[in-house]
Amino acid sequence: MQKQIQSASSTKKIQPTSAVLIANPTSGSYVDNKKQVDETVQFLQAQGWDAHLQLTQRQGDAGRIAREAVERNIDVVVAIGGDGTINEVIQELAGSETALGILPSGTVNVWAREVGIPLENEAARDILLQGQRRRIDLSKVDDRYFLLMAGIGLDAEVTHEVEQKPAKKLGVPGYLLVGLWKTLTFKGFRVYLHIDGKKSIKAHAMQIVIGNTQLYGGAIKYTWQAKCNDGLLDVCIARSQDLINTLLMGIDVLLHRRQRRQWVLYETCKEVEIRTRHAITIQVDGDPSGFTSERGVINVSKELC
Ligand SMILES: Nc1ncnc2c1ncn2[C@@H]1O[C@H](COP(=O)(O)OP(=O)(O)OP(=O)(O)O)[C@@H](O)[C@H]1O
Repeated sequence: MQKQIQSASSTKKIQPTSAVLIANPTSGSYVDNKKQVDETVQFLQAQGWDAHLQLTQRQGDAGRIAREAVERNIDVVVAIGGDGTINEVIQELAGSETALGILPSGTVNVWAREVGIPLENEAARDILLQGQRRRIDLSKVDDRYFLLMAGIGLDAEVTHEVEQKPAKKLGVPGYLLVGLWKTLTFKGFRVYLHIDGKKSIKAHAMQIVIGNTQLYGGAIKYTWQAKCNDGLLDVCIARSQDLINTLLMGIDVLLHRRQRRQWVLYETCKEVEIRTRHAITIQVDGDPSGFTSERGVINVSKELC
Protein backbone atom coordinates (compact mmCIF):
# COMPACT_ATOMS: atom_id res chain seq x y z
CA MET A 1 0.00 0.00 0.00
CA GLN A 2 1.29 3.47 -0.77
CA LYS A 3 2.06 6.01 1.91
CA GLN A 4 -0.90 8.27 1.60
CA ILE A 5 -2.73 11.15 3.17
CA GLN A 6 -6.37 11.98 3.12
CA SER A 7 -7.51 14.99 1.17
CA ALA A 8 -10.91 16.63 1.46
CA SER A 9 -12.10 16.33 -2.09
CA SER A 10 -13.93 12.96 -3.28
CA THR A 11 -15.34 9.21 -2.26
CA LYS A 12 -16.34 8.84 1.44
CA LYS A 13 -18.37 11.50 3.18
CA ILE A 14 -17.20 12.71 6.58
CA GLN A 15 -18.44 15.05 9.21
CA PRO A 16 -15.35 16.31 10.93
CA THR A 17 -15.68 17.60 14.45
CA SER A 18 -12.26 19.02 15.12
CA ALA A 19 -10.09 21.19 12.90
CA VAL A 20 -6.93 23.22 13.16
CA LEU A 21 -6.62 25.95 10.56
CA ILE A 22 -3.01 26.96 9.92
CA ALA A 23 -2.61 30.29 8.12
CA ASN A 24 0.59 31.62 6.60
CA PRO A 25 0.13 35.42 6.77
CA THR A 26 3.04 35.91 4.34
CA SER A 27 1.48 33.77 1.58
CA GLY A 28 0.61 35.48 -1.69
CA SER A 29 -3.05 36.46 -1.27
CA TYR A 30 -3.48 36.21 2.52
CA VAL A 31 -3.76 39.96 3.08
CA ASP A 32 -6.66 40.13 0.60
CA ASN A 33 -8.27 37.04 2.18
CA LYS A 34 -7.76 37.83 5.86
CA LYS A 35 -11.31 39.00 6.55
CA GLN A 36 -12.80 35.93 4.81
CA VAL A 37 -10.48 33.64 6.77
CA ASP A 38 -11.77 35.04 10.07
CA GLU A 39 -15.34 34.70 8.79
CA THR A 40 -14.63 31.12 7.73
CA VAL A 41 -13.48 30.15 11.22
CA GLN A 42 -16.67 31.63 12.70
CA PHE A 43 -18.73 29.95 9.99
CA LEU A 44 -17.20 26.52 10.68
CA GLN A 45 -17.75 26.97 14.42
CA ALA A 46 -21.38 27.92 13.72
CA GLN A 47 -21.67 24.64 11.77
CA GLY A 48 -20.62 22.71 14.87
CA TRP A 49 -16.92 22.37 14.12
CA ASP A 50 -14.42 22.62 16.95
CA ALA A 51 -12.23 24.85 14.76
CA HIS A 52 -9.26 26.97 15.79
CA LEU A 53 -7.07 29.28 13.75
CA GLN A 54 -3.31 29.47 14.29
CA LEU A 55 -1.05 31.87 12.39
CA THR A 56 2.50 30.93 11.49
CA GLN A 57 5.25 33.32 12.49
CA ARG A 58 8.08 31.79 10.56
CA GLN A 59 8.95 28.98 8.20
CA GLY A 60 8.55 25.65 10.00
CA ASP A 61 5.61 26.71 12.16
CA ALA A 62 3.03 25.12 9.87
CA GLY A 63 4.78 21.76 10.21
CA ARG A 64 5.04 22.07 13.98
CA ILE A 65 1.35 22.98 14.37
CA ALA A 66 0.31 20.15 12.03
CA ARG A 67 2.42 17.68 14.03
CA GLU A 68 0.68 18.73 17.25
CA ALA A 69 -2.71 18.35 15.53
CA VAL A 70 -1.87 14.79 14.43
CA GLU A 71 -0.73 13.94 17.96
CA ARG A 72 -4.12 15.18 19.23
CA ASN A 73 -5.99 13.11 16.60
CA ILE A 74 -7.55 16.23 15.07
CA ASP A 75 -9.88 15.32 12.15
CA VAL A 76 -8.77 17.97 9.68
CA VAL A 77 -5.81 20.31 9.33
CA VAL A 78 -6.72 23.16 7.00
CA ALA A 79 -3.74 24.81 5.33
CA ILE A 80 -4.41 28.47 4.57
CA GLY A 81 -1.60 29.49 2.28
CA GLY A 82 0.07 28.28 -0.86
CA ASP A 83 1.80 25.09 -1.91
CA GLY A 84 4.83 25.75 0.33
CA THR A 85 2.65 25.82 3.43
CA ILE A 86 0.80 22.70 2.26
CA ASN A 87 4.16 20.97 1.76
CA GLU A 88 5.11 21.69 5.38
CA VAL A 89 1.79 20.30 6.57
CA ILE A 90 1.89 17.06 4.56
CA GLN A 91 5.24 16.09 6.09
CA GLU A 92 3.31 15.58 9.32
CA LEU A 93 -0.01 14.27 7.95
CA ALA A 94 1.63 11.48 5.94
CA GLY A 95 0.31 8.11 7.06
CA SER A 96 -1.99 9.63 9.70
CA GLU A 97 -5.80 9.68 9.88
CA THR A 98 -5.84 13.48 9.97
CA ALA A 99 -7.17 14.84 6.66
CA LEU A 100 -5.80 17.79 4.72
CA GLY A 101 -8.15 20.66 3.92
CA ILE A 102 -7.29 23.76 1.92
CA LEU A 103 -8.30 27.38 1.84
CA PRO A 104 -6.16 28.67 -1.03
CA SER A 105 -4.26 31.79 -0.14
CA GLY A 106 -0.97 31.45 -1.99
CA THR A 107 0.41 33.04 -5.11
CA VAL A 108 -0.25 30.24 -7.59
CA ASN A 109 -2.13 27.58 -5.56
CA VAL A 110 -1.24 24.66 -7.81
CA TRP A 111 -2.69 21.93 -5.56
CA ALA A 112 -6.04 23.73 -5.30
CA ARG A 113 -6.16 24.08 -9.10
CA GLU A 114 -5.15 20.46 -9.61
CA VAL A 115 -7.98 19.04 -7.51
CA GLY A 116 -10.55 21.72 -8.35
CA ILE A 117 -10.75 23.48 -5.00
CA PRO A 118 -12.13 26.97 -5.74
CA LEU A 119 -9.75 29.85 -5.12
CA GLU A 120 -12.54 31.94 -3.56
CA ASN A 121 -12.67 31.48 0.19
CA GLU A 122 -16.44 31.09 0.44
CA ALA A 123 -16.62 28.32 -2.17
CA ALA A 124 -13.54 26.59 -0.76
CA ARG A 125 -15.06 26.45 2.72
CA ASP A 126 -18.10 24.67 1.28
CA ILE A 127 -15.73 21.92 0.13
CA LEU A 128 -14.51 21.63 3.73
CA LEU A 129 -18.08 21.10 4.87
CA GLN A 130 -19.52 19.06 2.01
CA GLY A 131 -16.49 17.58 0.29
CA GLN A 132 -15.50 13.96 0.56
CA ARG A 133 -12.29 12.39 1.77
CA ARG A 134 -10.05 10.49 -0.53
CA ARG A 135 -6.68 8.88 -0.11
CA ILE A 136 -3.88 10.28 -2.23
CA ASP A 137 -0.29 9.24 -2.80
CA LEU A 138 2.70 11.17 -1.59
CA SER A 139 6.07 11.02 -3.26
CA LYS A 140 9.45 11.58 -1.68
CA VAL A 141 12.77 13.20 -2.57
CA ASP A 142 15.08 11.39 -0.18
CA ASP A 143 13.18 11.90 3.08
CA ARG A 144 11.02 14.88 2.10
CA TYR A 145 7.46 14.32 0.88
CA PHE A 146 5.96 16.17 -2.03
CA LEU A 147 2.40 16.43 -3.16
CA LEU A 148 2.88 18.03 -6.56
CA MET A 149 6.30 17.66 -8.11
CA ALA A 150 10.03 17.90 -7.68
CA GLY A 151 12.13 19.71 -10.26
CA ILE A 152 15.83 19.58 -11.05
CA GLY A 153 17.48 22.15 -13.32
CA LEU A 154 15.93 25.22 -14.89
CA ASP A 155 12.78 25.49 -12.77
CA ALA A 156 14.71 24.97 -9.54
CA GLU A 157 17.21 27.67 -10.61
CA VAL A 158 14.26 30.04 -11.05
CA THR A 159 12.84 29.10 -7.65
CA HIS A 160 16.20 29.65 -5.93
CA GLU A 161 16.72 33.01 -7.67
CA VAL A 162 13.22 34.30 -6.94
CA GLU A 163 13.61 33.34 -3.28
CA GLN A 164 16.69 35.56 -2.91
CA LYS A 165 15.52 38.55 -4.92
CA PRO A 166 12.85 41.26 -4.70
CA ALA A 167 11.25 39.45 -7.67
CA LYS A 168 9.27 37.41 -5.12
CA LYS A 169 7.31 40.52 -4.17
CA LEU A 170 6.10 40.79 -7.78
CA GLY A 171 4.36 37.41 -7.49
CA VAL A 172 3.71 35.57 -10.77
CA PRO A 173 5.28 38.31 -13.01
CA GLY A 174 8.45 38.00 -10.88
CA TYR A 175 8.63 34.27 -11.63
CA LEU A 176 8.02 34.92 -15.34
CA LEU A 177 10.77 37.54 -15.55
CA VAL A 178 13.35 35.40 -13.75
CA GLY A 179 12.13 32.38 -15.77
CA LEU A 180 12.71 34.16 -19.06
CA TRP A 181 16.17 35.31 -17.98
CA LYS A 182 17.15 31.81 -16.82
CA THR A 183 15.77 30.21 -20.00
CA LEU A 184 18.09 32.45 -22.03
CA THR A 185 21.16 31.72 -19.90
CA PHE A 186 20.82 28.23 -18.36
CA LYS A 187 23.18 25.78 -20.06
CA GLY A 188 21.67 22.44 -19.07
CA PHE A 189 23.36 19.52 -17.31
CA ARG A 190 24.40 15.92 -17.79
CA VAL A 191 22.29 13.49 -15.83
CA TYR A 192 22.08 9.77 -15.23
CA LEU A 193 18.79 8.20 -14.14
CA HIS A 194 18.29 4.67 -12.89
CA ILE A 195 14.61 3.76 -13.09
CA ASP A 196 13.00 1.06 -10.92
CA GLY A 197 16.45 -0.50 -10.48
CA LYS A 198 16.52 -1.78 -14.06
CA LYS A 199 16.43 0.90 -16.76
CA SER A 200 19.19 3.49 -17.23
CA ILE A 201 18.90 6.79 -19.05
CA LYS A 202 21.70 9.24 -19.80
CA ALA A 203 20.69 12.67 -21.02
CA HIS A 204 21.79 16.24 -21.44
CA ALA A 205 18.82 17.82 -19.75
CA MET A 206 17.54 21.30 -19.22
CA GLN A 207 14.90 20.26 -16.79
CA ILE A 208 13.64 17.16 -15.01
CA VAL A 209 10.17 17.18 -13.52
CA ILE A 210 9.02 14.29 -11.35
CA GLY A 211 5.30 14.57 -10.87
CA ASN A 212 2.83 13.18 -8.39
CA THR A 213 0.26 15.37 -10.16
CA GLN A 214 -0.14 17.01 -13.58
CA LEU A 215 -0.35 20.77 -13.17
CA TYR A 216 2.87 22.67 -13.03
CA GLY A 217 2.98 26.37 -12.10
CA GLY A 218 -0.78 26.51 -12.52
CA ALA A 219 -0.86 26.24 -16.33
CA ILE A 220 1.78 23.91 -17.76
CA LYS A 221 1.66 20.11 -17.69
CA TYR A 222 5.07 18.45 -17.90
CA THR A 223 3.78 15.23 -16.31
CA TRP A 224 0.52 15.14 -18.22
CA GLN A 225 -0.30 11.50 -17.41
CA ALA A 226 0.30 11.72 -13.66
CA LYS A 227 -2.38 10.62 -11.20
CA CYS A 228 -2.06 11.17 -7.46
CA ASN A 229 -3.60 7.77 -6.64
CA ASP A 230 -1.94 5.38 -9.11
CA GLY A 231 1.18 4.56 -7.07
CA LEU A 232 3.41 5.77 -9.91
CA LEU A 233 5.80 8.65 -10.38
CA ASP A 234 5.79 10.38 -13.76
CA VAL A 235 9.25 11.51 -14.86
CA CYS A 236 9.61 14.08 -17.64
CA ILE A 237 13.14 14.87 -18.86
CA ALA A 238 13.24 17.95 -21.07
CA ARG A 239 16.36 17.60 -23.22
CA SER A 240 18.71 20.53 -23.58
CA GLN A 241 18.10 22.47 -26.81
CA ASP A 242 19.41 25.54 -28.58
CA LEU A 243 17.52 28.76 -27.90
CA ILE A 244 15.09 28.52 -30.83
CA ASN A 245 14.14 24.94 -29.99
CA THR A 246 13.86 25.80 -26.30
CA LEU A 247 11.30 28.45 -27.20
CA LEU A 248 9.45 26.02 -29.53
CA MET A 249 9.43 23.43 -26.77
CA GLY A 250 8.13 26.06 -24.35
CA ILE A 251 5.25 26.85 -26.71
CA ASP A 252 4.38 23.16 -27.22
CA VAL A 253 4.41 22.51 -23.47
CA LEU A 254 2.49 25.68 -22.64
CA LEU A 255 -0.22 24.90 -25.20
CA HIS A 256 -0.38 21.21 -24.17
CA ARG A 257 0.31 20.21 -27.78
CA ARG A 258 0.76 16.55 -28.70
CA GLN A 259 4.14 17.33 -30.30
CA ARG A 260 5.59 18.24 -26.89
CA ARG A 261 6.55 14.55 -26.76
CA GLN A 262 9.34 15.13 -29.28
CA TRP A 263 11.28 17.32 -26.81
CA VAL A 264 11.11 15.08 -23.77
CA LEU A 265 11.75 11.59 -22.43
CA TYR A 266 8.78 10.40 -20.40
CA GLU A 267 8.80 7.49 -17.95
CA THR A 268 6.47 6.15 -15.29
CA CYS A 269 7.99 4.26 -12.38
CA LYS A 270 7.90 3.60 -8.68
CA GLU A 271 11.35 4.96 -7.92
CA VAL A 272 14.19 6.72 -9.65
CA GLU A 273 17.80 7.41 -8.70
CA ILE A 274 19.31 10.56 -10.16
CA ARG A 275 22.98 11.47 -10.39
CA THR A 276 24.56 14.62 -11.79
CA ARG A 277 28.24 15.42 -12.09
CA HIS A 278 27.89 19.06 -10.98
CA ALA A 279 25.74 20.83 -8.40
CA ILE A 280 22.27 21.25 -9.88
CA THR A 281 19.47 22.96 -8.02
CA ILE A 282 16.40 21.11 -6.76
CA GLN A 283 12.91 22.38 -5.95
CA VAL A 284 10.21 20.47 -4.12
CA ASP A 285 6.58 21.60 -4.45
CA GLY A 286 7.81 24.97 -5.72
CA ASP A 287 10.25 25.73 -2.89
CA PRO A 288 14.07 25.49 -3.09
CA SER A 289 15.45 22.22 -1.72
CA GLY A 290 19.22 22.25 -2.05
CA PHE A 291 21.58 20.94 -4.71
CA THR A 292 22.26 17.55 -6.24
CA SER A 293 25.96 17.58 -5.32
CA GLU A 294 25.17 17.66 -1.61
CA ARG A 295 23.45 14.31 -1.96
CA GLY A 296 25.41 12.32 -4.51
CA VAL A 297 22.44 10.19 -5.53
CA ILE A 298 18.93 11.59 -5.20
CA ASN A 299 16.25 9.00 -4.59
CA VAL A 300 12.71 9.82 -5.61
CA SER A 301 9.99 7.34 -4.77
CA LYS A 302 6.45 6.68 -3.73
CA GLU A 303 6.97 5.10 -0.37
CA LEU A 304 5.50 1.74 0.57
CA CYS A 305 4.19 1.47 4.12
N1 LIG B 1 4.99 33.33 8.96
C1 LIG B 1 5.85 33.00 8.00
N2 LIG B 1 6.89 33.81 7.69
C2 LIG B 1 7.73 33.51 6.68
N3 LIG B 1 7.61 32.39 5.90
C3 LIG B 1 6.60 31.55 6.17
C4 LIG B 1 5.67 31.80 7.21
N4 LIG B 1 4.76 30.80 7.23
C5 LIG B 1 5.10 29.95 6.25
N5 LIG B 1 6.20 30.40 5.60
C6 LIG B 1 6.87 29.81 4.41
O1 LIG B 1 6.55 30.62 3.30
C7 LIG B 1 6.79 29.88 2.11
C8 LIG B 1 5.83 30.25 1.00
O2 LIG B 1 4.53 30.14 1.45
P1 LIG B 1 3.31 29.64 0.56
O3 LIG B 1 3.72 28.60 -0.38
O4 LIG B 1 2.22 29.32 1.50
O5 LIG B 1 2.85 30.94 -0.24
P2 LIG B 1 3.10 31.36 -1.74
O6 LIG B 1 4.54 31.14 -2.09
O7 LIG B 1 2.55 32.73 -1.87
O8 LIG B 1 2.13 30.39 -2.55
P3 LIG B 1 2.37 29.33 -3.74
O9 LIG B 1 3.36 28.33 -3.21
O10 LIG B 1 1.03 28.73 -4.00
O11 LIG B 1 2.86 30.11 -4.90
C9 LIG B 1 6.67 28.42 2.53
O12 LIG B 1 7.92 27.82 2.33
C10 LIG B 1 6.35 28.46 4.01
O13 LIG B 1 7.04 27.46 4.71
